[in-house]
Formats: sequence, structure tokens, C-alpha cells
Amino acid sequence: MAAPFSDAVDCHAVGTSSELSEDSVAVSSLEWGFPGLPPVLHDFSLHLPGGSRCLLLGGNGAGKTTLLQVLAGKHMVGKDVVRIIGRSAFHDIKLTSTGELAYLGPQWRRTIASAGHDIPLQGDIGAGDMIWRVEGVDPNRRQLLVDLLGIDKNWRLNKVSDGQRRRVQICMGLLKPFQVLLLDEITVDMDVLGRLDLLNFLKEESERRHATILYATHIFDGLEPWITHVAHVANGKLVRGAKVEDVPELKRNKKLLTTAEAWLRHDRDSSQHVPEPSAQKQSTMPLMPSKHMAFYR
Ligand SMILES: Nc1ncnc2c1ncn2[C@@H]1O[C@H](COP(=O)(O)OP(=O)(O)OP(=O)(O)O)[C@@H](O)[C@H]1O
Repeated sequence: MAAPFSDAVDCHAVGTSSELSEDSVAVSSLEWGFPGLPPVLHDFSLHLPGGSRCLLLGGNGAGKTTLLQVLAGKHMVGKDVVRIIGRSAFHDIKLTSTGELAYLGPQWRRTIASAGHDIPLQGDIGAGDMIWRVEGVDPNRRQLLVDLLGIDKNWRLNKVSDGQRRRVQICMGLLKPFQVLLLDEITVDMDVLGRLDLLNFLKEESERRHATILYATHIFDGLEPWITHVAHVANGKLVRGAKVEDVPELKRNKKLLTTAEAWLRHDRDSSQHVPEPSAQKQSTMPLMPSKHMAFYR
């Protein structure tokens, strides 16, 4: 089994200093946590050049979704801390409204102000109504995506499978040509062909338009020839971030899964030696009656 940490490459920057001036994604010493809670992301720096396709890798709870949401401008951070194509992800709302910055998250949700939070999007809406009503879209690009994703414009979103609904979500997210695309485990419901076709499309887009993709996933099938960079996160920190050819373990093990397994086992073993900060607190809490627990099941 590999013991990767002695071989760890530059943990803070992906790319050389000459490339950094052209970074499409630039995160500098990011520190972020949910309000009233300790930081989830600590001293996090990551730089990705245009045209890169980076796998964001880490165990459950490592901080991948939180990072992608900060990069997508969903949480406020300092103007210089997160820069997407040279602009602040949170403060420059044109980044998302133009589609230059696109984010596809795990669940398709919509903010309903009266409900006070996001709710899953599952209303009786036609796929065609959604896709054809987006303004300012190149009709050829739209048709290409609809064909690629095998979407039937008569689908009703409340009467299709999870994978079909996901295809409509992906289509909507890609209608406008992106410069930076953030993907959070979006291919999980897709069948093998749909996933591979989508990966091919995205690779072609990033090569042709020099667009950057950051992709968080636990599914590594078919990713070896697709990724150009890898960023490994554990406990909210970047453990390693580098070009694929600069990661010694990936040179030795052609299978990404073998390397990822070794890294994640190391993360898990390391975290088992750190005492849970909340463990002491929990032990002093009154026991919750089982009828109350039933509410959460
Ligand atoms: N809404 C929230 N409020 C408080 N803490 C949260 C919230 N969402 C996530 N966290 C915490 O932030 C940490 C990072 O979570 P995150 O969802 O970013 O992990 P992840 O790497 O995406 O995990 P997974 O692989 O399971 O999707 C976890 O410890 C989690 O408990």
C-alpha cells in the first residue's frame, strides 16, 4: 500500500508562478465556517489555470461541497480571497448571471423566500418549458445538449426518474458557455453512457474554450484520462493539489481508485487519533427520549 504523505507535492498552489497570473480559479488563505460554528475550511489555497480539469477528492465531510459553494459565490468571503477569472465570486453577480461561472450541485433546489429556505425542485414543470425559455442561448448549443443528454421536452419534472431530472438540471446549467464550471457529484444518478458522454463533452469544452472544471466526486471510473489536476481535501484543508503528472503516486498507480483509497485510509486513520471536540459536550447532554428520536427517522 502506498504511504503517500512523504511524497506530498505543493499543497497550496497548482501551477507554476508564471501560470498563476492567468489563474481561472484562485483561492488564497480561505477560512470559512457556518455562522456560529468553527471554520469548516482552514487556510485553504488553490490555484487552477484556464483549461484545467481538476478532481476534488476527499472523504465524507471533508469540505468539498462547502468549498464549491464558496467558489460559486453562495457565501460571502473577502474580495481577494476567492477570485474566479479575476473577479470576486460573491460580489460580482454577473459572473453567475452570464453563465461564465456555473455551479451544478447535488440536489436541484430553488430558494423560496416564503418557505425561508431551499426546497427540492420537483414541481409539475415541463422540461421543454424550462430549457427553451432561457434567453440568450445559442440554439445549436441547446440542441446539442438536449441530444447529448437524451432529454424529451415533454418530460414533466415531477414524473421522471432521478436520473432524468438530473439530465434536465445539467442541461440548464450548461446552456450558456461557462468559463469556470463547479460540479458537485452531479453524475451520481446517471447511467454509464450518459456519464461518459457528458465527461467527453466537458473535456472537449475545456480544451476548445480553455475553460476550467472543478469536479467533486466519489466515482472515479473513466476519470484517469480526463483529469489534468487533483486537489485532495481532508478536514477542511488542502492536503495536496497538483498537476496529475506531478503526483508521484498517480505515476506509480495508473488506477486513480488505488491512490484515492490509500489517501482516504490515511485521512481516516489520522482523524481517528484526534479527539472529537464535541464528544465531551455530548456526554453531558441529557438523553433524548426515543419518541423524540423517532421524529428524525
Ligand atoms: N448546513 C450546515 N451547517 C453546519 N455544518 C455543516 C453544514 N453543512 C455541512 N456542514 C459541515 O461541514 C463539514 C463539511 O461538509 P461538506 O458537505 O462540505 O463535506 P463534503 O466533503 O462535501 O462531504 P460529502 O462527500 O459527504 O458530500 C462537515 O463537517 C459537515 O458536518
